[in-house]
Amino acid sequence: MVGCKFSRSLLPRPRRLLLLVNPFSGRGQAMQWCQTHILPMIREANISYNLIQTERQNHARELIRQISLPEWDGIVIVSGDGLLHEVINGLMERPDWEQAIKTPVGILPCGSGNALAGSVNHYAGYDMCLREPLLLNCCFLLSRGGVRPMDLVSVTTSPAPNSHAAPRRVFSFLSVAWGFVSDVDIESERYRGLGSARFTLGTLVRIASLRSYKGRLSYLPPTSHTPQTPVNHLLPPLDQPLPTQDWVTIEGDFVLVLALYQSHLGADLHAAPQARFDDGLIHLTFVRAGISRATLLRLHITCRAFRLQPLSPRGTLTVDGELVPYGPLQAQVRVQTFSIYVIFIYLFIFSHWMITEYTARQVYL
Ligand SMILES: Nc1ncnc2c1ncn2[C@@H]1O[C@H](COP(=O)(O)OP(=O)(O)OP(=O)(O)O)[C@@H](O)[C@H]1O
Repeated sequence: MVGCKFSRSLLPRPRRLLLLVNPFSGRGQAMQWCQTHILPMIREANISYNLIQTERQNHARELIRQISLPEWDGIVIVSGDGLLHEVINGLMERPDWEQAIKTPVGILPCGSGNALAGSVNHYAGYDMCLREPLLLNCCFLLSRGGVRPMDLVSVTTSPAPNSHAAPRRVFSFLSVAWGFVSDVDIESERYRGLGSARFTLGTLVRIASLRSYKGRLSYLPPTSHTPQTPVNHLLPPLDQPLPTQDWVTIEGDFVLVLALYQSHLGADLHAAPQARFDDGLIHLTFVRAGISRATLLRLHITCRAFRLQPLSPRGTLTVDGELVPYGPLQAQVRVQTFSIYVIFIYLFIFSHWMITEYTARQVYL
């Protein structure tokens, strides 16, 4: 009997996951898919979990700011990219953020865009897929395990209009968009019932009446010899001029500016094939409006930081697909190789734990 207790205490405890479910993400199927696909697979993998349904915007963010993180081996978002954006920012707003951001985080795609899930699916070697096949691949990866470090990008946005607040900083894992991409993202909200097809319809509508915006885009190419020093060292405050050395500035009419740090902008949109989770780069695509629509000029470059100054009075700007105040914005990648400023999240966990536990049980039996 004593021997039995002693042996059990040596066994690793089952993994504990906090599942955060947005019941309204995508076509509103997240809870249904939990019952039919996700929970059976998690139970089968002998993982214990607590499931919380988010009740409103920023619910997850507030929760993550307060919870005791050591109780959890990982936080899994059962939703789209917007809820992951909340969770990452909740982790970074904690006083213990340096430790907190090391908490493994996973995503089980139930949203409409599912960009990060698309990137994970791609780098796991699976063919591009959507909806339940994508969810099943991600469930399988979650159960099988493996974690990867990932860069975050620190974005400074303008304060809300008529507010005297200071510029706001948010952390981004996916994208900053201005013009065509953010217009489609926000305007297609009204077709949410269509799932990912909402972006196709939104794109067709926007192409039919293509807009361009005046603006100034400055970026710091990765080849510049910048010193590796602390946070946001590449950028002066938003209201101060950029250094002239090393920076490249373009001014004119833009159809779109898209900064992406994952390979996918949606599960079926392989927009930056060269991007890797921890390449320390922002993949910047911009399309300039030419004399006619036939002369649109698309450029793709990589950089470590950029500043965008919209000069047209109205427009939409998004960070990870979420609307932010329209106005000057700047961003810089925070690379996981910085020693004290190591910023990374882990995607998908536990294979070695499950193997260890299984082996230990077999030995015990
Ligand atoms: N219970 C809720 N009610 C309303 N909004 C919520 C709720 N829970 C989370 N949200 C907010 O809903 C927004 C969209 O969520 P999410 O990104 O997860 O789904 P999605 O937009 O369908 O997917 P994707 O981002 O992949 O297109 C997020 O800004 C999130 O903060």
